[in-house]
Amino acid sequence: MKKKGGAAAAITSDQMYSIEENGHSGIGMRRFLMMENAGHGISDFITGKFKQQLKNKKIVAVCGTGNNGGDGLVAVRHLAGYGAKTSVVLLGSPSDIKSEEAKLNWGIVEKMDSVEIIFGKEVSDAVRKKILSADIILDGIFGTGIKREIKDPHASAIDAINKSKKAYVLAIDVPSGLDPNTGSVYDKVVRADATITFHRMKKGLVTKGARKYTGPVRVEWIGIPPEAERGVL
Ligand SMILES: NC(=O)C1=CN([C@@H]2O[C@H](COP(=O)(O)OP(=O)(O)OC[C@H]3O[C@@H](n4cnc5c(N)ncnc54)[C@H](O)[C@@H]3O)[C@@H](O)[C@H]2O)[C@@H](O)CC1
Ligand SMILES: [K+]
Repeated sequence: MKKKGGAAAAITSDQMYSIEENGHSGIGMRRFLMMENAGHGISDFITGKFKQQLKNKKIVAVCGTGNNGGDGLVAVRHLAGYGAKTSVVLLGSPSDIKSEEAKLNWGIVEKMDSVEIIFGKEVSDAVRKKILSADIILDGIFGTGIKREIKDPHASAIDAINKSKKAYVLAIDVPSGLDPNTGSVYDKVVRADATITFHRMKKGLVTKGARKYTGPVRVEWIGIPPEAERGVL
């Protein structure tokens, strides 16, 4: 059952983290299961939108080292199964990847020769070219964990994504750089063709002016039991 997270049901990132913690620690709906469902939701949207043409599409997931990037790793794993040419650009080194669930998914993807992997602490010309030649870009740089101003390599990656003329850009959870609670822009933000946000709409995605960055926003239920919202919403 998909819950439509309309504006009224929009929540803050703190509320999301509490719901996530309740689900993970209280009910046993572990974060890596949430990440799997999130990534599958991204993949499902892309396959639904591109159907047969997916075969020769070049899909590039631009991933941060947090769980937003982790979602991108899951999505690429699913999409590799549809015959798309899939690549991951990790902004940082694998050892920077923070959470267990993101490390788990990195470990899987790096064993897949059907997924090209590029990583580094700066956006090289090769990475810029990879992003600019993509047909589909998954923005997994930052989600609700965005803080402070944005420096390199993240800043250059966002610039490259925004420079791409031909790619369809799908933002994972939140367009990278947009504040999930206020909808304000730190200093740069990914302009996405659409956004898939997880579990419930986030307040920042439905503020005035956010639409030019989010595109149409879809709420993807990722299997967190509604009971995890008790005491939070
Ligand atoms: N909350 C949940 O239930 C779930 C969260 N998931 C994903 O997890 C995301 C949140 O993940 P994280 O909390 O790891 O954070 P993010 O992945 O949003 O951010 C990545 C990391 O970037 C760093 N960062 C923040 N601002 C920065 C800046 N200006 N310059 C450089 N680095 C910066 C932070 O340390 C953060 O750990 C969500 O947006 C969503 O995509 C999903 O896995 C689904 C489940
Ligand atoms: K994102």
